[in-house]
Amino acid sequence: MSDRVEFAVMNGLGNKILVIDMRGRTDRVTPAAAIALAADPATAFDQIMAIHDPRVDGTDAYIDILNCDGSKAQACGNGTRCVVQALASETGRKSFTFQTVAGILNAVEHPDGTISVDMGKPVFAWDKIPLSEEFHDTSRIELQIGPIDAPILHSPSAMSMGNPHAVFWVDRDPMTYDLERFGPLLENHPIFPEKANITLAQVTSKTSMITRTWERGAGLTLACGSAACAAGVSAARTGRTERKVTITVASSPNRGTLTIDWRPDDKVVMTGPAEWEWSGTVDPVTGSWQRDVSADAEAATP
Ligand SMILES: N[C@@H](CCC[C@H](N)C(=O)O)C(=O)O
Repeated sequence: MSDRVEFAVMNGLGNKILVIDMRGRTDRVTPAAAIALAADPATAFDQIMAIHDPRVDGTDAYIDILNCDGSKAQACGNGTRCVVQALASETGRKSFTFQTVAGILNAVEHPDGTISVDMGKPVFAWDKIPLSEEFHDTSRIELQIGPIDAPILHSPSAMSMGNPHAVFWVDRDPMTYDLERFGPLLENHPIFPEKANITLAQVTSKTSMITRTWERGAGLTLACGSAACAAGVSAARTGRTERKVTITVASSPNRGTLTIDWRPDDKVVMTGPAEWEWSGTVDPVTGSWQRDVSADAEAATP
């Protein structure tokens, strides 16, 4: 088995994604390779999306997702859009079905280049999110940061979008909160036995909101697609918005947007862009990599 595979450096609204092509191989991208790639400024990433051969009929690929600390993630919305764009440009096809540890995802690339991913159904049961103690109503759980009588953040909505999320409702621009300080405390709070992605959401109308996320296993990122899904669903669930919302991702370049549609069939469809930056080859065991300059030249050719 060759020690090198192709990979692409991509992003979804600034969420840094490495798409690694593991098709035709039986091994996996190792946590050690992920940590080495994350430590190198040229390849620093938030998530790796490793494309493997399909494991079940009717799917195009199995996708393995790793955070930059080497841990596994069950879902990655921005990364899934990057995988769709990579496979669409390779094959000319527009629609794909993927298997992940969280289930089967359908995705389609639209004529304008944006990509919609069916992220599956939200899960609200406390033991499935999971939370470490029973909450009958997970749309508002007891959890706060700051002084007991004047908390800075409190009563988040908790849910799983395949991965665990807590959404704190804020009344100012999420960029004005010290998420770098609160994020690690909340991600690792004992109420979340598998940790959680922590999002601040400011609802700006019945169809819009602004979010910012501290990601489990990755820290402050420029965007998080599954968190946008969790914020959209939680806002509708608590009567703050309608079921289809435009989410401005506060820390993404130029404050990019995602559309989140919690459909009547309970599926959550996320639509937004993906962007290729450069390609190369990588050793999935060690993380040693090389840039493919011919791909740069090809991309620069009008
Ligand atoms: N950036 C992703 C979410 C990544 C997974 C997360 N850090 C986790 O461990 O659950 C997205 O766009 O959804």
